[in-house]
Amino acid sequence: MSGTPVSFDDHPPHGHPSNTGPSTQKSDKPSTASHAPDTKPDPTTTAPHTKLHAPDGKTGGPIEDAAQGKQSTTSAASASKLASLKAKVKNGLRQFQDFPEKGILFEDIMPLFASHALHTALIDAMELQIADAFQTQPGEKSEIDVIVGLESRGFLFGPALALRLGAGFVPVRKQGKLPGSCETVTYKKEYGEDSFQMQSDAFEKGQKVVIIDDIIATGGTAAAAGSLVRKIGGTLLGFVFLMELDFLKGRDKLDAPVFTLLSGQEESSAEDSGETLADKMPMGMTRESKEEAGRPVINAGGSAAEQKP
Ligand SMILES: O=P(O)(O)OC[C@H]1O[C@H](OP(=O)(O)OP(=O)(O)O)[C@H](O)[C@@H]1O
Ligand SMILES: Nc1ncnc2[nH]cnc12
Repeated sequence: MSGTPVSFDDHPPHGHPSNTGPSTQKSDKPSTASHAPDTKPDPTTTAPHTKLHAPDGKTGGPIEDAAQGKQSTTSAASASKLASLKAKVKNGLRQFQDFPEKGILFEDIMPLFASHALHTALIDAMELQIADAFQTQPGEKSEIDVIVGLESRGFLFGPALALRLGAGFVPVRKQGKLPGSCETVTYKKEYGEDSFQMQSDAFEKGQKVVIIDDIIATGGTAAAAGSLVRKIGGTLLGFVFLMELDFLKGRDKLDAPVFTLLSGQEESSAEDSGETLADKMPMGMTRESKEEAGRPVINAGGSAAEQKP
């Protein structure tokens, strides 16, 4: 298997002309399979905010505060910090064409862990994202009991996040790796098929669970993890991803709120030319390489919220 790296300089998400800014995004309800947003939500600002209204009528968090024109200095500061962390994280990603198979633009997150600064930025960003999504307080124990991380890349940041949140960490593993009684689900993903398992006693019934992973593509992997959590009796609060490949619409397969830090690989205006997905270039060609090759391309777009002019 091979892949051609796309250099940072060529990284398509930055300033890609077909990206849309956050002001074009609107969503005020959870974006789940059963409650799809009226318009495409801004995944970088996370569409669903399920707990905006505190029962005592007090302000329910940064988004609600902002909506009421009462954004506190603290929430404004954390929103701005989150935006700058996302930009940093996005700059740490790189892409490989045709890996692990032809037609796939592979998003490589490993550089985020090779650098202490990027690793810290990633965990800080995920913590702030979760704080915004689930109304937790950074640095304080949250109501989240368990972070469930998906093999393999979900293991890279799940435990660190669980420590920050005062939660436990439970792995979902590929079949045959966990001892004892397990629940099993088979699923399809962007490339290939797999089976996932979770230990039947991984957590207690009713415990509040957030599933985390690096990427949601077709959503098959995350949906399988969701059904495992439910089989074991967990209360699934939602899913958190580092990156969403929007055009694959994976979130439509999920039946709990979905939050993502970055989005990528949006389709280009090739739709306008009447081409089908199969007619297009393999996912992952940048607009620059498309121009070089004179062929159509799928835009590897980045975070809309962080689009540069
Ligand atoms: O939304 P989907 O189409 O299901 O794809 C997303 C999944 O694919 C990747 O994992 P992979 O199975 O490649 O395993 P790895 O993390 O062990 O590399 C990624 O880490 C997600 O878990
Ligand atoms: N395009 C992609 N890049 C990295 N991981 C993935 N998992 C599924 N699709 C992926």
